[in-house]
Amino acid sequence: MSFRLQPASPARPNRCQLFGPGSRTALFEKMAASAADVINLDLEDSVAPTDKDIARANVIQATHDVDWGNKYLSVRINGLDTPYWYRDVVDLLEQSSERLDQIMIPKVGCAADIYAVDALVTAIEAAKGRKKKITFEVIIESAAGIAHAEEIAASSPRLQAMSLGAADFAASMGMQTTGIGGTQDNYYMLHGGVQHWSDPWHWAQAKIVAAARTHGVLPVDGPFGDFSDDDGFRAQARRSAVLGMVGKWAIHPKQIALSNEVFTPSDEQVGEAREILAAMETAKANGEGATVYKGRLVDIASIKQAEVIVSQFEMING
Ligand SMILES: CC(=O)SCCNC(=O)CCNC(=O)[C@H](O)C(C)(C)COP(=O)(O)OP(=O)(O)OC[C@H]1O[C@@H](n2cnc3c(N)ncnc32)[C@H](O)[C@@H]1OP(=O)(O)O
Ligand SMILES: O=CC(=O)O
Ligand SMILES: [Mg+2]
Repeated sequence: MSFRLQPASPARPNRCQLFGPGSRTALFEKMAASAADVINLDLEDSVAPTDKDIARANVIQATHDVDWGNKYLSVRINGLDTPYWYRDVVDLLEQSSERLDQIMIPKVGCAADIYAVDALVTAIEAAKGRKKKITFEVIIESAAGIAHAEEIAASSPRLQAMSLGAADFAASMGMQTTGIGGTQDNYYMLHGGVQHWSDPWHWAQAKIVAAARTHGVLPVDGPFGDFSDDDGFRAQARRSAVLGMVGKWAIHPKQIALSNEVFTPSDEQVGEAREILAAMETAKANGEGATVYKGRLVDIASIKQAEVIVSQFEMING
């Protein structure tokens, strides 16, 4: 371990981020009543250009009117390559209630993008005397974004989460697919004449996890477009959880329970983690750094692995 210790990520549940267009106000109460940990009201790609102003006004109103309970409330602003983003930030910061927790910045390409939004947010917070400091989350969904993931993760103390946006990412990378996440038919190897499908999102996810964890930011898996495919969602989410991601987006309410299920450690996982901790306590008492648990090696690193699972479980269950 470097003498610079890895910072802890924010200790709040982020198993499922439920999205809904800011132009569909009829969804807001349903979103608030859902089991998602995070709500993402969208001003960006699910809102038509003609609806940008009304969506922004709807979302601001909803920070005042809707009871969001204990959900983390985030609004996705428009990208810095559009004429909408500055108005999104100014109006949100000047007019939203203190219930607003976070701004999501899409299509981030470099740390300077975050610097620009941070400067604007900081000035408005001071001018308006806002009590709660707004946090940021970003979407890595371009070639530049993935290339600069680490500097982006380090860009601002406001930054709490970093998601992979599979749709825009695929487009920016020139990937030959219209799928949003999931297995891609043509991404396979042949062995003995048999096709073995691989995961084209894996390397980007791993890069995001490393960048995010280095700087104490929550790594999150983004959308899975085919909301009729529960098993496909589960498979993608399980891989993300094993890689170190803490949650996944839901672009339809069907996906909320799936995401919560995958990103909540199971009783079996927690039970095993606690047994490993107990086995290591016994080992320590015997002056040993390593011991055998169910026929396999466990040592001091196993304590940290087990603690990840137990602390995830305890955070979720209070
Ligand atoms: C690539 C990206 O950028 S992804 C992020 C941006 N995209 C989004 O925000 C899209 C979010 N999702 C949606 O807009 C919608 O779910 C759609 C368009 C995919 C489907 O909408 P619908 O056709 O209304 O879905 P469907 O008829 O299956 O809805 C079933 C129920 O869930 C509700 N519902 C649908 N979407 C949502 C949602 N996002 N949040 C809460 N409730 C929802 C519907 O109102 C309906 O409720 P009801 O049973 O009380 O009538
Ligand atoms: O914004 C999300 C994406 O997949 O693109
Ligand atoms: Mg996108």
